[in-house]
Amino acid sequence: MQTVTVEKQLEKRNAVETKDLNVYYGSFHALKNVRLSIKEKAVTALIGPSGCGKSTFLRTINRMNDMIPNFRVEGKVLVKNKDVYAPDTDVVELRKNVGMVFQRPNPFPMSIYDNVAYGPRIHGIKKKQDLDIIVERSLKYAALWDEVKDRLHKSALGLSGGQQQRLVIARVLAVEPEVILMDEPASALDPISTAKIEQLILELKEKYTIIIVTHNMQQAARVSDDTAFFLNGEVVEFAGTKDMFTRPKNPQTESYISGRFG
Ligand SMILES: Nc1ncnc2c1ncn2[C@@H]1O[C@H](COP(=O)(O)OP(=O)(O)OP(=O)(O)O)[C@@H](O)[C@H]1O
Repeated sequence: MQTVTVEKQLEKRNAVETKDLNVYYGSFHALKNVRLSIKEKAVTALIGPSGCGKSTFLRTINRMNDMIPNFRVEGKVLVKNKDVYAPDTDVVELRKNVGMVFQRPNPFPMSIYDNVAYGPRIHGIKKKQDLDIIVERSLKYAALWDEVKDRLHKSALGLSGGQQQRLVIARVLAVEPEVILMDEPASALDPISTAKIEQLILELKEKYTIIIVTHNMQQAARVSDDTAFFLNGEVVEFAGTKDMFTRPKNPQTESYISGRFG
């Protein structure tokens, strides 16, 4: 009995859950009955051929699709058991809690310091001393501090692509999210910058829940604990990454991960 209790405590809880999630763009049915339980403080990879709904799924979690005309959601999306689409959900608070990193680094045209301080300032932190601490801590978490500590007040646009992507990650971390959504975060980067981002992802999962869309199967295998394979808007298979990559249950998963289609 004792062992069971301890095991239960060690079991990871779910950070994000979707229940019978259906998403439509007008009459187009983009996500079909998606039911996923995404573990906290773990990395979950979303894989699948182009157009299968991976980005739609990601953007549905922090309501990035709200502005798209004809976008419609049915079913439930829960982040830490809170219904993301409930009428009383504060979307600004949700996006603080669920940060997002895109394919192309998108630093703001301002200094490195101001990029990282941007979110905390919006959320009411004004004292320079407090902001200094947050900026340093976030840049250290994002493994960028040593490279930029002597040029904090220079433009972020002068950084390399890989540095810009780590800056964007620092900007997300500065508001202390619980979940970080990454939409092909390394696909525009060179191999060395990609390796740095992958290493960073492995370090960040100690504290954060990470959901990453990737077209790179080796990357999914290297960084993720669990993998969901999407096809035509459905989740065909969801399993531990090792299991899925060594013993896929579904023949379509097998064809995809072995490069036979997509
Ligand atoms: N704003 C939109 N309006 C209408 N249809 C859309 C919109 N955004 C996406 N779609 C459609 O929804 C489907 C899923 O798109 P989504 O971008 O989620 O796929 P994906 O798996 O992320 O693709 P990729 O790997 O190419 O980024 C596609 O058929 C796409 O054309």
